[in-house]
Amino acid sequence: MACSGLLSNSFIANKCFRPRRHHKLAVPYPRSFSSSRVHLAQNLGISMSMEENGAAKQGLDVSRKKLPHVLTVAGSDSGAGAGIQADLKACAARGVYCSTVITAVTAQNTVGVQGVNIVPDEFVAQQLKSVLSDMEVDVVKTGMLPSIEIVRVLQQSLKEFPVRAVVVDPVMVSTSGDVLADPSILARFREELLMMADIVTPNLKETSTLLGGMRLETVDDMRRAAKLLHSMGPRSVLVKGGDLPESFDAVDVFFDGEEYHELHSPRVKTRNTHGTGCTLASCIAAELAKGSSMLSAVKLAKRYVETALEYSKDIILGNGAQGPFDHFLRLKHNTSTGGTFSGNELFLYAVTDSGMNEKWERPMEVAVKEAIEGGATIIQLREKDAETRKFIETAKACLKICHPYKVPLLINDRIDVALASDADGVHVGQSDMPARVARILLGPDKVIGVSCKTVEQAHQAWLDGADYIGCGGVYPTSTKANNSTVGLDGLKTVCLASKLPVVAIGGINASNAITVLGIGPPNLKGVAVVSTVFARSSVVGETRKLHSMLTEAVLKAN
Ligand SMILES: Nc1ncnc2c1ncn2[C@@H]1O[C@H](COP(=O)(O)OP(=O)(O)OP(=O)(O)O)[C@@H](O)[C@H]1O
Ligand SMILES: Cc1ncc(CO)c(N)n1
Ligand SMILES: [Mg+2]
Repeated sequence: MACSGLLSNSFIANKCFRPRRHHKLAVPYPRSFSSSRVHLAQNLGISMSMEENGAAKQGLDVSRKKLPHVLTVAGSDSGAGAGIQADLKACAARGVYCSTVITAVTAQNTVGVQGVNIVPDEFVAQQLKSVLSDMEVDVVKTGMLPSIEIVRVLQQSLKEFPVRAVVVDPVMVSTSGDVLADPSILARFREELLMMADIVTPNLKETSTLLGGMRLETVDDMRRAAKLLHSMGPRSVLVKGGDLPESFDAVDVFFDGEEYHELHSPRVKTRNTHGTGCTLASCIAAELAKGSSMLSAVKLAKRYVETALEYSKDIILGNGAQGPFDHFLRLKHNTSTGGTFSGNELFLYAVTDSGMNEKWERPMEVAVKEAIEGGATIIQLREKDAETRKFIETAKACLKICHPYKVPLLINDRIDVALASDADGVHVGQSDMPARVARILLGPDKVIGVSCKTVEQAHQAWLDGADYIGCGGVYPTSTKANNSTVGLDGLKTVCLASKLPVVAIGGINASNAITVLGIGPPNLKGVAVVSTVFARSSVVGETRKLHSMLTEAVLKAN
């Protein structure tokens, strides 16, 4: 059976892993046993974990969902870019549980490896037994295996406790050139470890070492090498081309004994590639643990590494040649509010209107820049009729303008556009996506605002995890048809009841803004305007006028 595509059903997926030559039992097992299955399981000779056995005996509900589980057997990197630390981060990012058997502790940073302390092999054996005997490991991934004894111990453990797949990253020499495995280990790798591997993932240097010094300079060389390595026993081979010259794409060659696949991705120009190999192998293991076929797992892992490198290409950590990258795809946007929205940002809230921009033949980016230069403290893109693709591009361009000024940019209504452009948040109305759902989709760090007219709506917004509410219309307005007004009294009532900061909206202009802000409640943080700043030719002039009036009024009041 051809195994391709992401298989969500673990039973089907298990069929992709034919029983290992040396495995005692590789029956595709159900992910959870119900108590009535205890007998069946025992008759089949499937050993249940101690935990399941214990729970079954006590009549507890043992039909809990099992987490996909990768065990990494690798070395610790004190700089946390590679090794065990990269494996933990990669698995966490991919939603898979990762346990760790530590084979060595390295003193390492972005400059290189300053020291290696090998864990005694008996203690590696003890760690392996602790995890494998108890915790239902799906896939074992190996990294730094610094001694022959440790390889032997691992082999024995896997015979005793078979797993569904073994991913071998044959770590030997770090990119900085430091030796991470005793050279004598090579023979053992060749004779034993490759035989156990469902996939082996050497980089160019490791490929050359495993093949007795073969020169690897082109993708064709990599294809030949993949075939030679395959003949040494692993089910599949991935020769990684991260270390090819800069003129090449980042090309990896996959070979499963039948077919070659050249996996290309653009080479990200960055120094932050320390730990790409460990991450790639862990991500492959994680996808296999979830039930993916081998080729799908490899493709997904490569795309994940590429995305993480792209996100982290500019970060600076350490003084050495090879920095670590961010597995959680966050560091690039270190100017975003990052969950620290205080409400003070609402002071002069500018909501865009493409009709008004068209009238003055003003690109959205220009309108946003002018509003910010005039003193706007937050921007909302409100594009009711824009095509999705155009909207995303506009949002990205506006974010580039907003972030140097530390002005957040929110998207009206369109959660998808906010996600695609990585905007700072969204503003939703009462008939848009519920804030509770938006929060789940956007995660904890994004800003969510909700339009509210009543005390009940304001309370619900707070319950739903919103960051602020917009209350109005305070006065009638031409930018929102059929919008009932709440007036100053309604605004005051909602402010007094709201646990969230409030921005007033609807018909606010230079002549009434002070009155609105003057109604008093401390959580009324500002005014939102559309026409007042965007309807005339000079956005910067109109915004500046309003900003100075508001500032003066606030200074007077204090
Ligand atoms: N600059 C880059 N841009 C895009 N992908 C890259 C880049 N460098 C490496 N990769 C990819 O990262 C993965 C790991 O390959 P690499 O050859 O760097 O492994 P490695 O040398 O074992 O890494 P390390 O030892 O630092 O953990 C491969 O899929 C490779 O194509
Ligand atoms: C501990 C450890 N494992 C693997 C690598 C390979 O990147 C490294 N540099 N350090
Ligand atoms: Mg490596």
